[in-house]
Amino acid sequence: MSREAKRTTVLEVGDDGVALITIVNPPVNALTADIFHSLSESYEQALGREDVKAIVVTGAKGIFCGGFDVSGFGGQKHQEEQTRPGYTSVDFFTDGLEGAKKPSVAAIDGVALGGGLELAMVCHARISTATARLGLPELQLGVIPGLGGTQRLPRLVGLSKSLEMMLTSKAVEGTEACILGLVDAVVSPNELLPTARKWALDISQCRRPWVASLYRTDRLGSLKDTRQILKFARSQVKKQALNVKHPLICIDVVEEGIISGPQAGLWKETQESQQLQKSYTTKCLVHVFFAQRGALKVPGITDRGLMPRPLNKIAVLGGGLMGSGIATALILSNYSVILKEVNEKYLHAGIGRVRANLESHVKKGKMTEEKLERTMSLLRGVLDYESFRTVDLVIEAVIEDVSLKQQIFAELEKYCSPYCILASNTSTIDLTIIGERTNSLDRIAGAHFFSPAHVMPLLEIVRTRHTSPQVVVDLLNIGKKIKKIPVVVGNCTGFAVNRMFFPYTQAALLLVERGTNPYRIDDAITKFGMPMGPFRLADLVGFGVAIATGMQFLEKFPERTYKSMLIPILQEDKRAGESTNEGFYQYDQRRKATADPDLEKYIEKARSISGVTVDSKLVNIAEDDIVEMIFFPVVNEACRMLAEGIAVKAADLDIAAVMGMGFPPYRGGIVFWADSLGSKHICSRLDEWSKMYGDFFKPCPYLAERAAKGIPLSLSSDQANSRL
Ligand SMILES: C[C@H](O)CC(=O)SCCNC(=O)CCNC(=O)[C@H](O)C(C)(C)COP(=O)(O)OP(=O)(O)OC[C@H]1O[C@@H](n2cnc3c(N)ncnc32)[C@H](O)[C@@H]1OP(=O)(O)O
Repeated sequence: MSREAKRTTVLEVGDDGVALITIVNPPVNALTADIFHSLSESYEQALGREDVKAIVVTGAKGIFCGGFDVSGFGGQKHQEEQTRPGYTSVDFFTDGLEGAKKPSVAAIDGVALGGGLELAMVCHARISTATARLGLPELQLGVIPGLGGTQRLPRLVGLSKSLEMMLTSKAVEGTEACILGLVDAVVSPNELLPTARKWALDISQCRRPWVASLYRTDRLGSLKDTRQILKFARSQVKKQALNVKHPLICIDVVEEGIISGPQAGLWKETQESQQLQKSYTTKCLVHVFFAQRGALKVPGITDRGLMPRPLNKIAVLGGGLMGSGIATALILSNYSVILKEVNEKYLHAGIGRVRANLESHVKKGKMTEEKLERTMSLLRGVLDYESFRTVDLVIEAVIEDVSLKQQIFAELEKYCSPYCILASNTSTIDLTIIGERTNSLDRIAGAHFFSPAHVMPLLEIVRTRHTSPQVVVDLLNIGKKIKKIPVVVGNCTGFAVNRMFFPYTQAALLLVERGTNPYRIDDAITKFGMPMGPFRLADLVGFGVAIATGMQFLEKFPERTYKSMLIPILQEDKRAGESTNEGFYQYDQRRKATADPDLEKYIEKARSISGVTVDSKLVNIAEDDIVEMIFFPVVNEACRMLAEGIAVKAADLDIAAVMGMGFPPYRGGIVFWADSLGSKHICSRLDEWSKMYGDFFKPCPYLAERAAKGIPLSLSSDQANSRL
């Protein structure tokens, strides 16, 4: 049966006089026009039947509701027929359901998100399981809650908490929701429906209060407190949410409801949310939402019907910064982990790092001391390979030394079972070279984490042409289980993320040598939406890493590497970035970065080594042009990766850019953004710069061909060919 055919609600009336309405729209029971239509019919029937005293609303298969079907947002695909503005929120939800003559209770398991929670808040009580997740994550999709969420949530949990939940898009679990007052009782999944039914009958017979959330005022503070909370929220949003307007609109709508009353708030919410659903920001964020899920679907791999094998025991080789972070991520998801080091001292330090990572969770209140100890008990330190005989997956995370890695993989082959996956966390080295001294190339893959590995969301899964599809399926599964966003990429120097980062840094160095102020570059790039500019980032990562990876790229892609000596010169003078308190910036004891007037002399030295002169156009370059000169070479590199098949879909590079580079999600990712500007524009600018500043900017054939034919960069080759 197709997904469309299953979109409905089911009404069952029990002998107890309770009508159970179940939303059925797998996989997450999202709300569509069909579902609203069917929900409305089910309600009408239940309200009209004399044998029905009360109503319970729930979702099929243990999931209450994942909210609005967002596939129509931002014009992603044909939007379903629109009803009159305010019909669903005011006429149906508020007047029809909340104002009905029979009470409703929501029985929540799985998730109640977005419109799902809004439906639950219209009910007169909510019962949930302890692990159900409830939230209004609309802002992460560029919209605001549009079915009364901005009005009811503050009235149920208070203004501060409601703003926190909406502005961070974070859900709360049933237990916390109960403490907050968002749900009325937490029960086991087996008790969920019986309790909800009883509760609904109790309300109908006045044994429990009949509460319409929209009109509650007891959780709203004084007007003075309200103004202060709203002022603080606005100031935070202005600092954090650059280039987007929906978080401030959300606060305005909440304020309208508190100042002018909930009906006025509902109307403002309706108007604003309908506008935002059509916005370009929403289109970008919805693209990222689906691209993230699409990254789990790899043609030729995940469509073969392979099932992931259970990987119970995992070994991590190397307890340094990366290895300890990876081990932390694994034990946090309940995997048994063996951490191997070469001697007691390093092992002790590695285990200490894992403990410190968990301790920071305790400090932030995300974990109890007791949970910390339980989690640590999943980690065992070893100094040899004896215990590797029973592991299902090894992740090597030692220093970037090819011959050391080759030796390790040869040893692993001797000790591990023939089914054990042998993965490397290398960030740049070719995996076939790492596995050269083994006969196990089919089970060798990259599992490239980003530092700090237990925090950063992206996991690059690197497959070589030898890696078996089963290994990729297993790694995708483990990535999902440890709550990472996995992207499968091909084997090449730097894989996807570092390959994009490289031209990014190089373009910045080229501009500086020709006269652009580095701090203006960082400023322009930060205003564009990156978490920091290329120079601040180089300081953070440290120049040792920048030089080592630079060498790899120079070796592999000499024709398009801009050879600046600026970073090595700084390093020579013991300015290696934040760790030495000096790099492109100066750092105080609190790690605050300030511009350094001394930097100019190093730039001049680098300029004279490169033999370039200051170009007045680049001294006075506009901010928009800085952004283009930094990011168009990145787009060019992304095009090369698509041409080479390193990424099978443009959307995978969008995810790699957003999750690995910090590219602003509200611009949709690197290729999505590039297509919004047009391949012709990008190609002609690169062409112009390559004539002035060299081959570093030269458009690659993939880009040049698509620009010449006016084809979007994101179109797959098959689609592009059929358009030719
Ligand atoms: C007016 C209202 O205020 C506006 C709204 O309600 S906006 C929507 C608010 N809701 C959300 O943001 C929730 C979005 N969904 C999620 O966070 C997660 O999907 C979830 C927590 C519900 C489930 O997570 P998980 O179990 O990992 O499954 P996940 O792979 O994400 O989703 C399963 C499938 O459902 C789809 N899906 C999930 N939520 C969807 C939604 N709201 N609309 C459309 N499709 C959705 C996914 O794309 C995926 O499709 P696929 O199988 O074809 O790839």
